[in-house]
Amino acid sequence: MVDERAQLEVATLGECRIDSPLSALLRRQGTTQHYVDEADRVLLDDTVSLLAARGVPVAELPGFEPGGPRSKIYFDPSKTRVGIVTCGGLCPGLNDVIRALVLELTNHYGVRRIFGFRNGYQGLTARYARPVVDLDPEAVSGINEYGGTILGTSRGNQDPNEIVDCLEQLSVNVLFVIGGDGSMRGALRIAEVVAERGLRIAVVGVPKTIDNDIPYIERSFGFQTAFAKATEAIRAAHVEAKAFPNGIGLVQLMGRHSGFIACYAALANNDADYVLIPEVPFALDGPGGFLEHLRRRVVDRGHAMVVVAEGAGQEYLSAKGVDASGNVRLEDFGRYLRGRIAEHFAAAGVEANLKYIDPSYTIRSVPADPYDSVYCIRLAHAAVHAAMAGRTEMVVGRWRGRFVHVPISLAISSRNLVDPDGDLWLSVLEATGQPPVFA
Ligand SMILES: Nc1ncnc2c1ncn2[C@@H]1O[C@H](COP(=O)(O)OP(=O)(O)OP(=O)(O)O)[C@@H](O)[C@H]1O
Ligand SMILES: O=P(O)(O)OC[C@H]1O[C@](O)(CO)[C@@H](O)[C@@H]1O
Repeated sequence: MVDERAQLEVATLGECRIDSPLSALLRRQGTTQHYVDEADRVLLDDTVSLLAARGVPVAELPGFEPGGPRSKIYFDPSKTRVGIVTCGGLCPGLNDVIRALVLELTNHYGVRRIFGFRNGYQGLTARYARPVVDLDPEAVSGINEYGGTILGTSRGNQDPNEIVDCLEQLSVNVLFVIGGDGSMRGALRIAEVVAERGLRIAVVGVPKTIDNDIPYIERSFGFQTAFAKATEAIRAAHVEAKAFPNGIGLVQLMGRHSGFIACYAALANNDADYVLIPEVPFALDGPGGFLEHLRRRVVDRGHAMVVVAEGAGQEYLSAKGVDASGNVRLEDFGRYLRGRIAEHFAAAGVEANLKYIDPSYTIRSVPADPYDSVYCIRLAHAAVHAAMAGRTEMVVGRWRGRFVHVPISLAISSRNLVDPDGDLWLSVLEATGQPPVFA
């Protein structure tokens, strides 16, 4: 539980005095009930809910500010200039978010100037000549049908001072950053420079990652589409494994630090006999090790299906490099395991027909599925409402079934991991039948 109340307070640029243009729309629909009650909080855990039930005033309990439209807003839409940037790796739904931001800003708030910055934070720096595209409903028509991002993306660090220079020169009032944890760290640096310069620019994040590793958002957009796509690789590897004597299907899926894609894709097919993820250490060698267990299973049952997250078993790998953002680039465990399985079976004199599939980028470059599309649109709406109400240094999330405002510092303070003692991993153990520990 987060107990530091200050950590939960979302920064606001100033008092909201302007009537929201949404008021007219809601009045026409005969309701103003959709406005968010500012006193409401989305509580953080059950202990807190219990306290609330016992009469402790909700406003005094730690909880997130709810997302949604405010009756009064901070920015005058007719004078507001907005920028949108997508950063980091691709994720299904990026174009859905861009389109929904543009439509909400234009159709419901009446914002007339929206810039799309090209190629991630590069597009806000002078070195890359700041290529900017104008976005309006026509420009974003139909983009949600396609994977990728119409704005382009990039990795690699950029100077936040240069970025804020760019925002100032274009008189941008609101910057939407659609990206992962690195992008949100960048957004925080931008917001800090904005504050140091005494500027009134809202910086609002829409967190994205297929890895589902950002805390306080329940599930990140694109995750569902990505693991659904990954099931195709598992299905193919399983068919291959069953068709050959001592067939072994080995599928490596993305997930540098978190094994959610591997767990969900494996559960969806329900054909995996083993799932290896970064959060659960395992021994490869020795009588209780994975390789020995796999060989016995293949000999007993004729085939086996293994799903491995790329970040699993890093302790077995020696060569580690550093990518353009300064992150440690992990070696793919699947490729290593492929070699080790072949060696192990050969040494034991047992035939093995190993079929290795790494669907890699194919799972994240696809368009969002309808469920993710809906989620993207709703996240984008929440982000627009937050920004127009002057909220800053925050990301939109979904917590306990509600859209909430999460301070960026909190969203990057930890990583969502599969809990080895939790019910997701228990489901994986039940479905695969693999031992809880390879030791
Ligand atoms: N620690 C940091 N401080 C400031 N800016 C950062 C930091 N890390 C990354 N960035 C900025 O954010 C951009 C995207 O970061 P990164 O490449 O790590 O992807 P990401 O947003 O984490 O997405 P993914 O989940 O796909 O890795 C980088 O190009 C860089 O400009
Ligand atoms: O090859 P890239 O673009 O660095 O991206 C790879 C990484 O991006 C992710 O898809 C998302 O962070 C990881 O699962 C993966 O390791």
